[in-house]
Amino acid sequence: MVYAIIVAAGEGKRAGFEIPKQFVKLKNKTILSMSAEKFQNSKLIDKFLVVSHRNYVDLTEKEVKIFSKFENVVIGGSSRQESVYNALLYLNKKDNKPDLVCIHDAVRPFVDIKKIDESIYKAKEIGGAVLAEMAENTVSQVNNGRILKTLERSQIYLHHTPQTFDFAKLLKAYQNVEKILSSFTDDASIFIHAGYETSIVEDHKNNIKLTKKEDFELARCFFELNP
Ligand SMILES: Nc1ccn([C@@H]2O[C@H](COP(=O)(O)OP(=O)(O)OP(=O)(O)O)[C@@H](O)[C@H]2O)c(=O)n1
Ligand SMILES: C[C@](O)(CO)[C@H](O)COP(=O)(O)O
Repeated sequence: MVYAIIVAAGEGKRAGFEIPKQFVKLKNKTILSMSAEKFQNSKLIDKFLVVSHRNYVDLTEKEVKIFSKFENVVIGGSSRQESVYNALLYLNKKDNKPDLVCIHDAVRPFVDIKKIDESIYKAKEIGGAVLAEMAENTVSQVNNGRILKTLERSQIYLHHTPQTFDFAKLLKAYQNVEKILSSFTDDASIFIHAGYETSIVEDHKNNIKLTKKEDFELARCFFELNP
């Protein structure tokens, strides 16, 4: 059984809209419902959870309840990783626990369903799989605005989501670091910290994370091309 966890409990401070960015609409659809639709339409996903900020549970539910694979809303935590952990704890209470979990940022609505499926196949084989974009610019390590060194670009990948993992291993990896979850910036780094193997699945550049207001200009262009 494969569960998706769509994390949508953020407040969108950097984007600065009046509502959290996952509820902003591109034409007639919210970003959250665009993301949820991708998981609904992947044949490899059995069910999905949506993690919501406690102040937006009703709105979250309203956006996703039309999807037959939607199971429940889980209340989020104060960081992305705490939100994911709450969903893992919810799943761990079930009699029928998932084999794999596929974790996705609600604010990446342009994910390709074929890539979701590729990450599931890869995680079945290896244990963990992360969609990632190969670096195409030169990349440096910097301190106080000064470049310390230029990194070997061929070894650099930028992590996207979904990130798919063996459920039991990911839960253990999260439990190992439950007091310092907010010091990690994604699920793969927690899984790797626990010593588990994780593979890259090369992703398209357009699976952008809508982080700041200007990203929504790009999103409107992508949406015109591929509604
Ligand atoms: N406590 C949190 C924080 C973030 N997220 C989710 O994690 C994803 C990536 O987070 P980010 O882009 O940082 O979203 P926000 O936290 O909303 O943005 P900001 O940091 O600007 O407030 C988003 O889908 C967001 O809703 C979450 O579920 N719980
Ligand atoms: C999980 C993530 O999208 C992978 O790139 C990213 O680390 C989330 O970062 P944010 O600062 O919570 O948006």
